[in-house]
Amino acid sequence: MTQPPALQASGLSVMRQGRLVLDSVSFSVPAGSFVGVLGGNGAGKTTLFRAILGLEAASHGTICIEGHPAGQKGGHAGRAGIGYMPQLRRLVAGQLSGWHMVAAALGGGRPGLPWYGRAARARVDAALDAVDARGLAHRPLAALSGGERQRLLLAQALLDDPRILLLDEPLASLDPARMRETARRIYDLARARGLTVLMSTHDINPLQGFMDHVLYLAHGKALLGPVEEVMTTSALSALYGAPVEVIHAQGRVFVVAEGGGDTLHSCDCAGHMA
Ligand SMILES: Nc1ncnc2c1ncn2[C@@H]1O[C@H](COP(=O)(O)OP(=O)(O)OP(=O)(O)O)[C@@H](O)[C@H]1O
Repeated sequence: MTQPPALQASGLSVMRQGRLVLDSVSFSVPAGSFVGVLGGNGAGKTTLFRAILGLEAASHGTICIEGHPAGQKGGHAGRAGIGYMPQLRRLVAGQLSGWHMVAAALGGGRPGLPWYGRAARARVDAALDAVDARGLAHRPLAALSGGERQRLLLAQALLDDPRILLLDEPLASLDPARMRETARRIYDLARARGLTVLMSTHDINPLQGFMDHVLYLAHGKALLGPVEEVMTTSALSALYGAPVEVIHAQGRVFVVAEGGGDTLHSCDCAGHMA
């Protein structure tokens, strides 16, 4: 029996505050693949993840997760089997310990439980071990670096033994060496566990060699395919609906308006966007 796609969007449209962020987007993510999700600020990467999780309602179209329709807004059906790592900037860092922050996500998010049983504690410890973060367990979040907090968010995403990981900019605020190290850690974990990974990023370079596919979002549209097919002048010009140029220089990739105008999307290690 052939395995259904891990994720499948068909004619998916999502509005936010009256703006059509995703406009009849269709793509299919094969199970077990590692997908870099690219696009400029506001392109809809987070919105897509939230729609997959059932946190944003589709105005049209459907999302199927492992062959089953995803849940509706506010429901939990869409979350089964999915681990979500939100953007670091959404994390409120206080005196809560790393261990308790990870534990807060047990069973889909019930913060404030005063006591955890042995099985629950073992799950938290295993998730921390998976990202080599046991040493951070008893330190307050406020005393951790951005990269350390990101490891805890990744541990949280792994807590329920997901088959699909949605990682929203897990490389943000890391230095180039840490970006590559983190990308490799996630890749190794995914391969060892047979996970499907969608990782949004503004910098494609740390993912080079790990990605099976790129999912590029622009102007409400999406294009999914192998890196060498998507990151081309012709493919991205068609996606943007305007002439853009993909420039490869010293192993870095830039997407610029044709004629050397504004950088639309810079994928170099400096990670600057315009
Ligand atoms: N909480 C919100 N309420 C209403 N609109 C929002 C909200 N968050 C984002 N949007 C809008 O939805 C659009 C897509 O935003 P989204 O965060 O999905 O993009 P993104 O590709 O993840 O961007 P970035 O790379 O800057 O994180 C933007 O126009 C944004 O202003």
